[in-house]
Amino acid sequence: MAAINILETKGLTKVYGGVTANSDVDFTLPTGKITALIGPNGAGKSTFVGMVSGRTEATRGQVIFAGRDISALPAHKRIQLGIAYTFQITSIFPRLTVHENVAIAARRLFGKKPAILASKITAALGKVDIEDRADQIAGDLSYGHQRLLEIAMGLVQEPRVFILDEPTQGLAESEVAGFIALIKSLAGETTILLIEHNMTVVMGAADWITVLDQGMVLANGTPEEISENTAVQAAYLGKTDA
Ligand SMILES: Nc1ncnc2c1ncn2[C@@H]1O[C@H](COP(=O)(O)OP(=O)(O)OP(=O)(O)O)[C@@H](O)[C@H]1O
Repeated sequence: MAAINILETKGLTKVYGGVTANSDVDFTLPTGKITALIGPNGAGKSTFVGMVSGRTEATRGQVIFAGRDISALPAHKRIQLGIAYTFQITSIFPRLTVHENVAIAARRLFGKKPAILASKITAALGKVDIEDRADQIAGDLSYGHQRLLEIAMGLVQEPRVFILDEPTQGLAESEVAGFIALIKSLAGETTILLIEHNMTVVMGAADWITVLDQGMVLANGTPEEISENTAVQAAYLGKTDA
């Protein structure tokens, strides 16, 4: 039986000089679900995700993935284990085609076996509904389609945990509903950790929400519980990004 929580952190802490960005964060990521990590500007979301993915070295604390302590592993080893992420800013190769972009990501996992690669790439592009754009130059795609390509590049690696960092940032309002549907369609086949400022997306997509404030966990709950939580409302009061 799959573990209830694919990923956990215990006492995860990051101190930059005199600034404590994360303080003793105990966090659980339920397997197969969509969990949103929210919080006002400077709450410590990016630092937390950096420590989970291995890009940021923790001052102390543990990251447990599928029952294994991965705290000491570098980022590339964590990717190999199945933790994929997309960045706030698009990270595609703009001069290559859509297909070539996904192929680069797929080769990390499937080597150079052409038949397997081709079917995996087609499947990943199909999941984000841009398979008809496979031969287009990635830099010529609309911004929204570039974000979808990025997601395809993550999906083709068949991640067990997929971290989406601000996936709807910069999208037109009209594109957001489609994005929520896409994110929801991925749950079950992978586990999603969504870092997102857009509350429509958070409330529409998340099964579970963890709220960070001043580097600490302020609350955990369902979207309904979090939207009614007065401590959460107070944390967002006066903040520009709420
Ligand atoms: N490299 C760094 N050096 C020093 N301080 C840092 C560094 N990175 C982050 N911080 C500080 O740590 C705190 C948490 O920042 P972090 O970027 O993790 O928050 P965030 O919730 O992701 O914010 P945002 O929503 O604005 O992206 C902030 O006070 C920030 O100034």
